[in-house]
Amino acid sequence: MHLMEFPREVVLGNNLIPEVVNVAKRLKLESPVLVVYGPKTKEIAGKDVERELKSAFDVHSVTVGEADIENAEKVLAKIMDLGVKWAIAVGGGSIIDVTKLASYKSGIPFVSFPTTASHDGIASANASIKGLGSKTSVKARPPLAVIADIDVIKTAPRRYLAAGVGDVISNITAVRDWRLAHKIRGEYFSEYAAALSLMSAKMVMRDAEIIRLGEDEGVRKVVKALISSGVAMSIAGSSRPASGAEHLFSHALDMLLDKPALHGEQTGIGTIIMAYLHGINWKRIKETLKTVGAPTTAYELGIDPEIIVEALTIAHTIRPERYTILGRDGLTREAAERAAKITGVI
Ligand SMILES: NC(=O)C1=CN([C@@H]2O[C@H](COP(=O)(O)OP(=O)(O)OC[C@H]3O[C@@H](n4cnc5c(N)ncnc54)[C@H](OP(=O)(O)O)[C@@H]3O)[C@@H](O)[C@H]2O)C=CC1
Ligand SMILES: O=C(CO)COP(=O)(O)O
Ligand SMILES: [Zn+2]
Repeated sequence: MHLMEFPREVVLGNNLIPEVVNVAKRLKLESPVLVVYGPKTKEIAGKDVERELKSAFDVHSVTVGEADIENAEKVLAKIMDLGVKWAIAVGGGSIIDVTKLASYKSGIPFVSFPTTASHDGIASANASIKGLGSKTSVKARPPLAVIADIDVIKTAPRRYLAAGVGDVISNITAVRDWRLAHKIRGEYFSEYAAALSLMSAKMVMRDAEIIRLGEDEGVRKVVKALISSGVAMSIAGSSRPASGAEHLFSHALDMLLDKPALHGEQTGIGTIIMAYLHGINWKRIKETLKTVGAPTTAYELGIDPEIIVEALTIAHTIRPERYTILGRDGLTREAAERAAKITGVI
């Protein structure tokens, strides 16, 4: 059986904090609700969402950090101890993933209230959670509703929007890798999920000049692409259409560094290199990233070129079951260095 689940409501617009109660009422959600945020997103929108909800619900809140098992357990404990009926995640990808996993484990619905357009986990059914060592993609359920407030998302520094483009553009190499795994290993492949995923990437490439302005229109375009990409993952039943070798490279950087760059910034650079390895037009990908102001070099990423090369050589070990252009054996040091140099990343 292949079960596909999607959000029931996606609300995109301006000044949506006052709309949260209406969405919850339409969905027949009951008290008490748990508001989950991070230390920064609490100030950015979390406290306002909490205040708004208090007019109609009993409200609890919890502050969490990175997307790891400990934080998911912390939220889960709150849900169970307080008899919480639904949760709302106000934050970036980490807060949304932690809430997604905890609400799935406790069997309650959750609402996604993104504060950035930096990742395509906004509407997806899977959560990327750090366990021992590297990140794993855990099956969960998609949000019951997504409330994407452009005014809140626009408070994020410009690099977050550019990172969103980096996360969506990676669908190009992710789908190539998926096709390869289908041909070589007989892995399940969904034409529909692949087509939707690629369409999201192509749209942001086409609209790069609008996105670079960072105005409402561009933010809306990125948010829609991120949501479509998340829906593609739900159709596929895994993150396959949006996560290939470029993501393995990003996960490798996360493992090697105490302070990595943004997820989408790293996957964007990974896409340039993996597109080169696939023999496709990596220059166009690089140009798009440059246009929107995303980093395209190790220097701009703030990461030592040595670490870039090391991440490229270990990327294939991160999720060995996910076959990609890196093959079973991965890149040699020389091949990694060559690919990074030819593409101008180092
Ligand atoms: N499940 C899925 O399908 C997917 C999951 N991901 C995951 O998402 C994560 C990346 O998400 P990303 O959003 O890039 O990073 P994070 O959620 O880790 O957020 C990075 C930082 O940005 C802060 N922040 C959030 N919103 C704003 C804002 N409006 N203004 C200023 N700062 C803000 C956060 O604050 P605070 O400290 O308060 O949280 C945090 O300090 C990764 O863990 C990645 O694996 C990515 C793609 C798909
Ligand atoms: O980041 C993702 C898609 O953009 C999720 O992918 P992962 O399965 O690699 O965590
Ligand atoms: Zn991603």
